[in-house]
Amino acid sequence: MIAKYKASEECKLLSKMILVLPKKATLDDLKMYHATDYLKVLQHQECDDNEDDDICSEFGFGYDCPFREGLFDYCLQIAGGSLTAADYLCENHNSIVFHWLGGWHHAKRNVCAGYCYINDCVLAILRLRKCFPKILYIDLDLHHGDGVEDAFCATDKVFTFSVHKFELGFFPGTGDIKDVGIGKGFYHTVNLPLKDGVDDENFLKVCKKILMKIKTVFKPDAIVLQAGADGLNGDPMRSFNLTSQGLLRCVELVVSWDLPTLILGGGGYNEANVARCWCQITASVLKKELPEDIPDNKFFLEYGPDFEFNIEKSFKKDLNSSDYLDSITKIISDNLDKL
Ligand SMILES: CN(c1ccc(C(=O)NO)cc1)S(=O)(=O)c1ccc(-c2ccccn2)s1
Ligand SMILES: [Zn+2]
Repeated sequence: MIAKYKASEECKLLSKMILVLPKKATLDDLKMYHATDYLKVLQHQECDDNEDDDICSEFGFGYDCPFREGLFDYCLQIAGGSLTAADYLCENHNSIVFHWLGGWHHAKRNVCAGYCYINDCVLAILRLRKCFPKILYIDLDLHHGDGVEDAFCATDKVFTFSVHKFELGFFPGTGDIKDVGIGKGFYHTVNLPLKDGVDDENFLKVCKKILMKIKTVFKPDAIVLQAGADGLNGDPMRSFNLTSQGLLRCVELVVSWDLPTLILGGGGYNEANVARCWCQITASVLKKELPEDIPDNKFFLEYGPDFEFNIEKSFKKDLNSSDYLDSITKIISDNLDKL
């Protein structure tokens, strides 16, 4: 986990990156959000009644969340990284902190899903809430950030924004524009459902307009941004048509707000492209120029055949018509007017 902080006001532009060694989370840290019975199964990797697989599947273990050796320890490390990042922000408000291994946005309080066994995004937000009154969660992953939305849909202290692919049969199946929160959290959830093929220009157009309005009406004190990169062109999910610029420009908008910000990773299955994208985001936040070509490194051959930082967009059709984008933007904007 790395942090960037501006040493002080007078040298506002001076930014420095430091490496903060993450502290492993404890079981009690996980119990801040997750159910005890669920954590018991996760830790011991067996359900009470072994003959009855239903109990295991009830907690979500199986297809996309199998038991595996060292799983619980791995979960403690992931949660620990995001919690350490949140603690750092509480102590150093004038910072942007990265935890690229975090961003497990699908896990629910007592169910694992979509490769997510614990929800480090929720744990980090709960920790940040101890020192910031209002938190804005922004989810740029291809998939709906359902686990985070579920956790905070009934509160007006945490605003969740998720832009994602929304199509019949596409995981997790939630994230309809009509889902706006409940009770005190009404209109504190925004879902921006997109179709296949969205490119940087359209992605940025809708995200910027909506994010700027959310900032104006909600006035967050801190930000948690999940920068899942499975919407990039070349990802095996073969859905969106983004390059790093699409995600990068969104991050740059958020960073320009000069609020305490925690940036997490998330999905992304073309490893070389994910590394390209997250490296470019890190460099941008640090105002560091990157070379055009990938520098020599242990995994250099993974970056072929171009061995360049840039990710090209494809010629796939953007199924998001201007009319569609205008209509969803208006619906969301009108909802935000009611806040
Ligand atoms: C378990 N699933 C998830 C869930 C969440 C994610 C994710 O990245 N969430 O942010 C990815 C896959 S899933 O059932 O939709 C899939 C498993 C494997 C998938 C796949 C694999 C290769 C190419 C296209 N899709 S989708
Ligand atoms: Zn994803």
